[in-house]
Amino acid sequence: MNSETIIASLEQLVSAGDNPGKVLTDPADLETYGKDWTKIHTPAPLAIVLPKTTEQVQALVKFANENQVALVPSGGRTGLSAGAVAANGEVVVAFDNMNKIVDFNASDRTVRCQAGVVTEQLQNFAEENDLYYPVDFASAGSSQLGGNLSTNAGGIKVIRYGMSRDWVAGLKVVTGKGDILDLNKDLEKNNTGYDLRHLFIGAEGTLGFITEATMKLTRKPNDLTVLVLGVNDLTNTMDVLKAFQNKMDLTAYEFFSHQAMQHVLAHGQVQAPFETEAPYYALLEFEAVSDQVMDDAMEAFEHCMEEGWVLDGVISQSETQAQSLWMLREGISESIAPRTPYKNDISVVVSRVPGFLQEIESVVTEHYPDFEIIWFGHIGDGNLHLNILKPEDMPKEEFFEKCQQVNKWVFEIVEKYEGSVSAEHGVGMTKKDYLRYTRSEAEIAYLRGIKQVFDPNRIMNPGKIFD
Ligand SMILES: O=C(O)CC[C@@H](O)C(=O)O
Ligand SMILES: [Zn+2]
Repeated sequence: MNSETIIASLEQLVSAGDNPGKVLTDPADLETYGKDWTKIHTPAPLAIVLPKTTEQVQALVKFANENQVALVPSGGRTGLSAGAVAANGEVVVAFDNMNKIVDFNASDRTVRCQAGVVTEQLQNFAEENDLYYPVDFASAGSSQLGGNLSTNAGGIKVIRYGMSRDWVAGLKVVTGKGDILDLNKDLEKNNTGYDLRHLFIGAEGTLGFITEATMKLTRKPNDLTVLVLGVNDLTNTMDVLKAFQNKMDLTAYEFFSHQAMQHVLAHGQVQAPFETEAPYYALLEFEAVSDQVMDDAMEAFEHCMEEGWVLDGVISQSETQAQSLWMLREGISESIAPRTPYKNDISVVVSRVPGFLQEIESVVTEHYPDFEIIWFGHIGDGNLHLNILKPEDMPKEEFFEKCQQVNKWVFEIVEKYEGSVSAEHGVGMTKKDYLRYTRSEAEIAYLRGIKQVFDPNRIMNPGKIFD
């Protein structure tokens, strides 16, 4: 089938019924919808389809199977591993027009959403109903639920609330074979064999499309208070974490280097937290619901100062101040984006973070002597974001090539510490060559077997996670 016939067929498929979808083929649309936030691949999709219903998605999948057309799912396109990039003439299926909240059950505290609902839309809906959707990250204003679930997005509150997976009560999916499945039917308890819902979460669209999800909500946190501390040494951030966790529950524990903060400050929207310059900063958040909690926090702070781990600190006195302290951490990724960063999103279990950090740090200092290195991340759950910035005068290709050479050393340390080569950003195309550092050969063979069951003709997001 040639390109024109495929496009004409797609148009026909989504125009049927009283809720027609759309097909886009304009070069500007192909460019926009064919990529995510990664800058490595050149987008080259054949067409973009914006369906309106699960049935239209099913019709697309059946057509793709019959005609060997590759489909790439696309949400808010904020991914950082090229999981939603269409660089080989694929048809992109974008969920921007399936963005409705379709049901809310106040007694079950669940909300049923189409895949294109934006994270912030769900957070606001919860808030309007006096509830809380706790999965949060800097791209919440554009990322879509379908994409969050397909990458099992984490973010800044994992230490207290877990990952996206933990908030899914049920899923509606169209498998790569073209079947519509209603998975788990929103049940809290359902021990009836394999839980297929969890296979689709984190599958990066390689098994089929998530078209709807029922998400759980919880009670709103009270009196969230933010503390930013200047920390003496990278490994001291873990001593500080322990000191606070021995006394209280934290809703977040993040860290960033002075270098990282300088990039945010250069944007001019926020100020340094205090005058003392520290090599690293920790950001803690907790519910300051009583004087006792505040006293415990102050005691932990004093202990950290006495030990010499902490050099200075500031505590938020208002919600506005808490938000601007959060900006110091949440603004990092965006502020370094113009420097074409090479991204690492690595993790180990919390107890192994200090040794792991020391080894990674000495490797990157040795192998990237001329590159600017930016450390930050969700250190409270063992997840570090290590970004290497491209020198202005170095061509992109040469820079990525150099970073790939260093990966071997970085990922050997990840393997030694039994860590992950992608803690929360997914594998996509950028991390697939390194999958074996985290997953055994035997495990990868099972992954391939699962793919074969759900997508025997390999039309779903080919070339992502593995070839
Ligand atoms: O840009 C990055 O490397 C991390 C992005 C995101 O996961 C964050 O934690 O801000
Ligand atoms: Zn992150």
